[in-house]
Amino acid sequence: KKHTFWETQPVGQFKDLGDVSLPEGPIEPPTPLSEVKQVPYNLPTPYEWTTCDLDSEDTCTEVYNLLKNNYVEDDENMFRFNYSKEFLRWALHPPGYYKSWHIGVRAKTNKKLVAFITGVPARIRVRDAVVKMAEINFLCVHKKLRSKRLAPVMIKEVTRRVHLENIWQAAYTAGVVLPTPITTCQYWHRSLNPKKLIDVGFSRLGARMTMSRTIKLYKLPDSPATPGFRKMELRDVPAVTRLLRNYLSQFVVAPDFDENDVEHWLLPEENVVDSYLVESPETHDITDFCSFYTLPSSILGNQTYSILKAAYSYYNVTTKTPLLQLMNDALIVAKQKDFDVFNALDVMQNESFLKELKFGPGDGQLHYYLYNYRMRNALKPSELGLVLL
Ligand SMILES: CCCCCCCCCCCCCC(=O)CSCCNC(=O)CCNC(=O)[C@H](O)C(C)(C)COP(=O)(O)OP(=O)(O)OC[C@H]1O[C@@H](n2cnc3c(N)ncnc32)[C@H](O)[C@@H]1OP(=O)(O)O
Ligand SMILES: CCOC(=O)c1cnc2ccc(OC)cc2c1SCCC#N
Repeated sequence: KKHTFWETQPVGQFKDLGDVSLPEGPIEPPTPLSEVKQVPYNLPTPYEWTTCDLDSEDTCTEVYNLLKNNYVEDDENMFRFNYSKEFLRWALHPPGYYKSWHIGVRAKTNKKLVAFITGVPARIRVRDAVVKMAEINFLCVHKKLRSKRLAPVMIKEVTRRVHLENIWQAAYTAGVVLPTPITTCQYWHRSLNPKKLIDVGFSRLGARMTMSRTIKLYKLPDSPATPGFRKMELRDVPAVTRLLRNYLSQFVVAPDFDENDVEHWLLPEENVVDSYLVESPETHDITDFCSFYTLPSSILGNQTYSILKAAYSYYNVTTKTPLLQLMNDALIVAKQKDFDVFNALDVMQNESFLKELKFGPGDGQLHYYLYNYRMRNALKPSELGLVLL
């Protein structure tokens, strides 16, 4: 595959694979800010740049609708992600965010939003180096404007705006293979509403299995098993930050969360993110933590259902409760909240519970990438401590 755009970028190149002489770390040095292009890249004539203020209800609705109708679909076009407006505001307004990194493209004639790409600042540790990065996400070109090389221009423009803030690295994921993944992860799915998943055609009745037998197979208790299992509250931020920083230190790549980050990313927000912890009934210590985010999908071409309610495993830490038991409690509360499916990647220590908790492997893969940062060799998913939205 000729990657004519990506071969021009400071990313690991396929031709370099196996060249162990290349050092790990930044590929290109920072440019003096005076040398960063001060003006936006040129778009094709009919289009213009716009900065999307998600605090504006109208603009947030435009972004929501563009993504709802044109964002990522699975290979069988059964689902399309349907990020909610409150989720987009959460994902794009972390501590220290830049409005200028929420980039849209409008048609000059009718001012319709036809493309979008975003960045948010993050501190990412790679081995023992904490690197300021941009997390790039929500790259979307309207279906009618595909294959016109708009994506490279969008990527160069967000790169330029990130450079203007003196940040030279980025992290991103994609379902497609590009130069060059730092790791490749597998999605796993745990049915919570097996009847719906079979009705939409995602799951099939097992051989010699009836529907009632299948429902029974995935049945969960009505309430969590762990004593002291409760929702996270603001007062828990310091303890959860300590727990999480300690836990994430074991991974090669992981976010460097401080208390401000934990308050934003992990405090429960209805229909966006749920987080629970175990407070020891004896000592009142916070010993364990689990979280998942809410990302519905439109169900394409089904008469009965239009929305799939999916929970996505986020960050989970155990120091006392077995991870198997904690994650089963997460499944229990997700079922209580009427999710249809609980999804997880095989990152961190997730592999240790997936099969036993009746997750099935998905057919999609998720590739992780760093921009302008070379990894000497690819990581195993279990060495990755980073979940992007
Ligand atoms: C220091 C700061 C640095 C910040 C920037 C860091 C880098 C951030 C990178 C972005 C991270 C985003 C992460 C993220 O958002 C999460 S991945 C989700 C991406 N979005 C979707 O899949 C939505 C549906 N698809 C579309 O909207 C279009 O197909 C898109 C816009 C994807 C491509 O539009 P198109 O009309 O189909 O295609 P052309 O315009 O003709 O362009 C073709 C070129 O684009 C390359 N391409 C295709 N898909 C890509 C993808 N997902 N990442 C990167 N590159 C991708 C492709 O390889 C080719 O280049 P090549 O010829 O070299 O192979
Ligand atoms: C029932 C299991 O599949 C999904 O939950 C799902 C839902 N919506 C999607 C939209 C776009 C899409 O494009 C790759 C995939 C899905 C998937 S499978 C991969 C995500 C996970 N887990």
